[in-house]
Amino acid sequence: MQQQVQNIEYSASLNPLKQVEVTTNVHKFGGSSLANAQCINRVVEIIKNNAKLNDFIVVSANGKTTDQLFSLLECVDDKDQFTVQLEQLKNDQAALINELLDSSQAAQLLQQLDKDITFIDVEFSNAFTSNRNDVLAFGELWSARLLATVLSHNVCQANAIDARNVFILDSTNNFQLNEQLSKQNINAEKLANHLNIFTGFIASDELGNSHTLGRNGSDYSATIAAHLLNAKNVTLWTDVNGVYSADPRIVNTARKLFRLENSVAKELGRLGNPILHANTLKPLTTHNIHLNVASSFEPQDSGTEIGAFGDIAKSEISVTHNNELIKIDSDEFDARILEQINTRFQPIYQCQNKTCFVISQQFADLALHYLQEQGIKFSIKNVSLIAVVGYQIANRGEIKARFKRALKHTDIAQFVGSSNGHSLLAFFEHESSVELINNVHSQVTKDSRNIGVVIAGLGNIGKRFLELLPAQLARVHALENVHLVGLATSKKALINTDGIEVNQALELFQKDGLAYNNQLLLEWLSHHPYDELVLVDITPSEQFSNLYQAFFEQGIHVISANKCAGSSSTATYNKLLSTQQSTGSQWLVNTTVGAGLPVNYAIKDLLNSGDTINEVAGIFSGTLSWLFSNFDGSLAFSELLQNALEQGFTEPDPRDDLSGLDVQRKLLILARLAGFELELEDIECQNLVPSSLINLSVDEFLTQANELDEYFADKLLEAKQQNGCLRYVARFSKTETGYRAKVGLEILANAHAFANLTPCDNIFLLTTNWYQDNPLIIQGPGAGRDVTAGGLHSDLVNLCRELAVKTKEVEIKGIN
Ligand SMILES: NC(=O)C1=CN([C@@H]2O[C@H](COP(=O)(O)OP(=O)(O)OC[C@H]3O[C@@H](n4cnc5c(N)ncnc54)[C@H](OP(=O)(O)O)[C@@H]3O)[C@@H](O)[C@H]2O)C=CC1
Ligand SMILES: N[C@@H](CC=O)C(=O)O
Repeated sequence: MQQQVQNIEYSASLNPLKQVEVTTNVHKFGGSSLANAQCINRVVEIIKNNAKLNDFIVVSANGKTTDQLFSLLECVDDKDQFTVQLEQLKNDQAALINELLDSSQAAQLLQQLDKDITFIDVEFSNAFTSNRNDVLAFGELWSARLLATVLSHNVCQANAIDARNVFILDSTNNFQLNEQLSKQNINAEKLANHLNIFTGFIASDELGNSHTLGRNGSDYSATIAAHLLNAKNVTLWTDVNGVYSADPRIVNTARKLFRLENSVAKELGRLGNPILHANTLKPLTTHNIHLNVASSFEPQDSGTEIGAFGDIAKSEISVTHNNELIKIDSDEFDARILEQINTRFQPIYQCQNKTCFVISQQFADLALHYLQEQGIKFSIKNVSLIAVVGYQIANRGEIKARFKRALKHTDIAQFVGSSNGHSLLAFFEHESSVELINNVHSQVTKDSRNIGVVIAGLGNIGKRFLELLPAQLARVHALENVHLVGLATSKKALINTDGIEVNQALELFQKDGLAYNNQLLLEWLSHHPYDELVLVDITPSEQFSNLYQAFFEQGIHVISANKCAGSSSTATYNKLLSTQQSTGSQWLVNTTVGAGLPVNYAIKDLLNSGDTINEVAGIFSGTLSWLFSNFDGSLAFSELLQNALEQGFTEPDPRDDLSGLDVQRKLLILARLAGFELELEDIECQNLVPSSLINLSVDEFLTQANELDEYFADKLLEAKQQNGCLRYVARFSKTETGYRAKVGLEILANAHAFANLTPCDNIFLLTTNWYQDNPLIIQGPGAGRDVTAGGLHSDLVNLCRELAVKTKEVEIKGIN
C-alpha cells in the first residue's frame, strides 16, 4: 500500500515537481472493472499503486449484477423463472467471494449474502411493490463489501459504506441532494486510516426510502463524494483509456485527448458523450476538482484529465455525434413549459425563437407524455447531430469554415453555435454516416496534435537554443503546435504542462525551477499529456544519456547534442536503436558531429540511395581546428585554448577535446551511421593531455594549462621543419578484414586539403562506391553556439515535419 510517509504528494497536473498538500482522492471502479475475480485482483493492484489511506473508493455492482437484479424484478409473475434467476445470482456472488477469499475470510460475507437473498425472496412474495430500489442496491452493496474484505485481508484496513446512509435526497425539492446533511453523514461514516469503500449508484431520501441515481449513477456518486469531501482528484477507472477526439470505434484516427478543460468536458457530456455524463460533471463546478478517466485494464496508460487548464489544453478539438435525437416543434411553448423542458429533459438545442428543441431519445417518452398532459400541440422528427466541440470554438472562424467545408455535400437541417460557445452543431434529418463523421474529424482536427518540448542543458549551447526558439516557433509552420513544457539543468528543473512562456523561459526557470531527481522526471515524462514529446539533450552528461532507454520505451523522441549515447557500447547502442524503432521514437543526432553541418544526413542519404561508405576522414573538432589553424607560436597554446573556450567551441571540459575523446566519439558515431559495428576502444586515439593534468578539476586544469605550452611549441617546430602544419585528423577506412580507425595529431603538407581550413572549420571526406576518385566533401564551421543551436533547431523542424505525417490508428482495447 502506497502510504505517504511524509505529508506531501506531488501535483500530477501542472508542475509535477511541486509538492502539494495531501488531500483525499476518490477512485471509482465500474462494473466491468470488477466483473470477475481476476478483474477484482487487478483493481486491488491499482489501488495499491495509486491510492493512499483515507482515500474513497466508489464501486459499481460487479459485472452484470445490476442487469440480473433488474431481470429479477421483471419476474414478478413467474415464480419458476424468479427462483432460477435468484439461485444463479446467489451462486455467482458466492463463487466470486469464494474465489477471492479463503473459507474463514468468506464466512461472514456468505452469511450476509444468504440474508440478502432471503430479503429478495420475501420482496418477491410482496410483488416488489415497495422496495424495488432496495433490491437494486444489493449490486453495489455486495461489490463494496467484497472489495473492502479483500483489501482488509491483503492490503490495509478498509471500510464498506452504504451510500444510502450518506447521500440524502430531498423529497420535497425534486429529490435534490441535501448537501449539508450528506456532508455531515460522509464525515461521520468514513473511518480514519482506512480505505473507505463506498457504494455508487444508490442514495436515500430523508424518509429512508432507497433511490438510484440513474444511468452511470456511480460516476455521479464519485463526483458528489469528491465534492462533499473537498477531494482534489477523482479517477474514473473504467474499461476505456480516455476520452478521444471522436468515437474511436468509428474514427480510427481519433486522438486521445489527454486534458480537457472543464467547460468543454461538460459540453461533451451535454451532447451525449458515452464516457462523460452531464450529471457526473455537475459537482466539478464548485471547487477545483480534477477528474481523470483511466483504464483499469491498462492502468499504466495516461488517460484523460478534466480540470482547469491553460491555452494548450483549451486548444483541443473533438467531434461528437448523436443519431438518437428528436426535434419537437410547436408554437405553443410558453415560458413555464420551456423551463420544465430545460430542467427535466436536458435539451441539446433550443431554437432562438423558442418554437423547437432537440432532446435525446432517452427522454422522448417522458417529454411527449408531459407535453400531451399540458395540452400542447406539437410535431416531432428524428434528427441526428454532428458537433465540433472545443473551448469557445463557436468564435473560431477557421474551424467553422473547415466544418462547413466538410459538410459541403450534405443536407444540413440546422447549423448553429451553442449558446455557451463551446460547440458548433450541425443537425440532419438523416443519420450521420461514418464517412461524414470521419470527414468532419479529419477536416477540423487536422493539425491539432500537440508536441511538447523539454530542454535538458542550459549552458553555452542550451541557452542559445532557447534564445532562438521564440522566433522559430513564430516563423516555422511545422512548429505550429510545439510547446515548451520543460527545462532542466543538473540541479533543477521547471516543468509546466500548460506551457512555459518562451520569451521569459530563462527567468521563469531561475525563479520557479525546483530541485528534482531523474526518477521524478521520468515519472512525469511517462504520463505527459502530449501527443508527442521531444527531449532535446544539450547536456554533456553520460548519466543523463542513460535515461534514453527509458525515454524510448515511453515513445519519447530525443534530439541529442550530447554524444555519449551515440558513442556508448555496442550493446547499449543497439538496444537503444531497437527500442526506439519498436516504439516509434525518433532519435536525431545531427549536431553530435560537425555541429550544424549536415554530415549525418549526407551519410544517411548516400546509404538510402544504395551507396556504400568506404572511408571517412577529416578534421572533426572545431576546437582543435581553431587551435592548430591559429597556433603559429606568437601566442602560447594555453592562451589560445582559453580563447577557444570563451568562444564556446570546446567541450565543457576542454580536455575532452585535447584528449581526442571528442573526435574519437564523433568518428564512432559516423562509422556506426555508415553501417559498421565497433566500440570506442576500437578507434586508436592519441591523447594530447599530459598525465600531470589528467586528474585535476576543470578549473585547476585551466589554471595549470600552461604546462601544455612546451609540448605544443616543440610539435610546431617539428612541423615547420617539415614544411608542414599540425592537424588533429580522424581516419576510418574499410579493409578486407574489417576496418581501420584512428584519431591523432598529424603533420600535413601545407597544401593538403585539411591544412587550408578557416579556423574552427570541420572537413569531412566521404569516399564511397560512387564518390571514389573524387570524394564527397562537407566543410564548414564545426563548433560554436550559433551553428550548434541552429543545427538542433534544424533537427527539431525535421522531426516535427516527420511527426506531422505520422498516422496513428487507435487500438481499441476494452471499448465495447
Ligand atoms: N560547443 C559546441 O560547439 C558543441 C557542443 N555540443 C555538445 O553540446 C553539449 C552541451 O555543451 P555546452 O552547452 O558547451 O555545455 P555547458 O557545460 O555549457 O552546459 C551544460 C548544461 O548541461 C547541464 N547538465 C549537465 N549535466 C546534467 C544532467 N545530468 N542533467 C541535466 N542537465 C545537466 C548543465 O547544468 P549545470 O549548469 O547545472 O551543470 C548545463 O546547463 C555537450 O554535450 C557538447 O558536446 C555539440 C556540438 C557542438
Ligand atoms: N568541442 C567540440 C564541439 C562540437 O562538437 C568541437 O570543438 O568540435
